[in-house]
Amino acid sequence: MRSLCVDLGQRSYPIHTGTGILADPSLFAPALSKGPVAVVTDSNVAPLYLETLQKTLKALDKPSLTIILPAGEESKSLDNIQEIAGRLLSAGYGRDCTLCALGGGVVGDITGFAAAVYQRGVAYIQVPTTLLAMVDSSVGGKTGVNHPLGKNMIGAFYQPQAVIADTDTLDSLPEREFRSGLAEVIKYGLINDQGFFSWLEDHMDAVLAREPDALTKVIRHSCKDKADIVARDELEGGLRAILNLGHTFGHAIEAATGYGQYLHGEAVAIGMVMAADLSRRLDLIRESEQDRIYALVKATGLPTLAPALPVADYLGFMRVDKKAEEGRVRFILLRGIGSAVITGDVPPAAVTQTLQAFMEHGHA
Ligand SMILES: NC(=O)c1ccc[n+]([C@@H]2O[C@H](COP(=O)([O-])OP(=O)(O)OC[C@H]3O[C@@H](n4cnc5c(N)ncnc54)[C@H](O)[C@@H]3O)[C@@H](O)[C@H]2O)c1
Ligand SMILES: O=C(O)C(=O)C[C@@H](O)[C@H](O)[C@H](O)COP(=O)(O)O
Ligand SMILES: [Zn+2]
Repeated sequence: MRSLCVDLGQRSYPIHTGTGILADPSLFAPALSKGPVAVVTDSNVAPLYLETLQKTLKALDKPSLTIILPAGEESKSLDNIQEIAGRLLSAGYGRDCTLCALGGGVVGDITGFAAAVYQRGVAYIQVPTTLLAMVDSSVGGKTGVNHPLGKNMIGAFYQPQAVIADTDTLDSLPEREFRSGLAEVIKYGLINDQGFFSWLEDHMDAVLAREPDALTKVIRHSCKDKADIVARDELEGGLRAILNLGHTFGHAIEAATGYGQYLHGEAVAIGMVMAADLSRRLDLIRESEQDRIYALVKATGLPTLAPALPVADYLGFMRVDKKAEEGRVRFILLRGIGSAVITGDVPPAAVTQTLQAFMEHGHA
């Protein structure tokens, strides 16, 4: 087991990663408030890992209420916040309760937001069970739900008490979900970690084979990269926005296709190769760098073609992106592998050219 800290002053918390740690009460104990616990999970994860977590909580004298949401992105809705609050109220849960998010990013995001707003804020713990949740969504306190008009449009920055990532849970993760998580891993290499990007180029076969050492390196390295950025800019005043590489296009793809057709990581993968294309069109990166980015995303088995939709649909969703300022969409672009830049100065014609290219043939 290894622990690292997300350094946020009074809101600091540990990220524990290791095998078998879901059954370790000593990791949960310091993160629990005085009152009862509610575990929020989904219909796929509950039959696999709920019993283990319940036993761990019972060992701490914390028998728990369980809230099981239908699996999938569609569950990240305001209706389910109402549902969770209703269940907590019916059970008489007060401000001293702790919510436990057992599952992927969907469960983590919605549970975190429920914790942020239930009785104006209760404690919560992230127990990620997907690669994507272990390397990204469980860390950093971005919580929220989707709206038909835009992804993650209702939410809050609200940090957990701890992240407890038992890597054994990845044994049951379907291949497509595993690869989806790797999109966010590649993102860290691209935005500020050239060495990690090169390591991924050299070790992608071992990662895809889920070799324990490679997997452990991927998870711990990604968590460290994310924790460092979050510690420097918790509320996304500036720097943190680089974690959004590929998301301006990616979120538009998810929303325009009704959430669920593309996994989040798949949409981000397409968005990242599009951001690389846009960066090359603006002479920020060389063609050889764009080729390397495309090759790594391809080697990971992630999609690289955007769904064929009217350009106006894409632009409509991109306009509501949360990074927009004074009505201008801001993009995260690359100045090289390992270096990201946030810019609101992108000529609309270049954006349209990238959109058209990736709907028609992808990377040239
Ligand atoms: N808050 C953030 O900073 C942040 C960062 C990245 C992504 N996200 C959000 O995270 C969500 C995507 O998360 P995700 O990719 O984990 O999706 P997910 O939560 O939908 O989980 C993927 C699928 O895998 C199943 N599953 C989970 N763990 C499993 C396991 N161990 N074994 C078998 N099946 C398992 C789930 O039931 C689901 O069907 C998106 O909504 C995205 O917007 C948030
Ligand atoms: O933690 C962050 O900051 C991120 O941007 C991480 C992203 O991978 C994640 O998808 C996040 O939910 C996107 O946030 P949003 O503010 O663009 O909705
Ligand atoms: Zn993301």
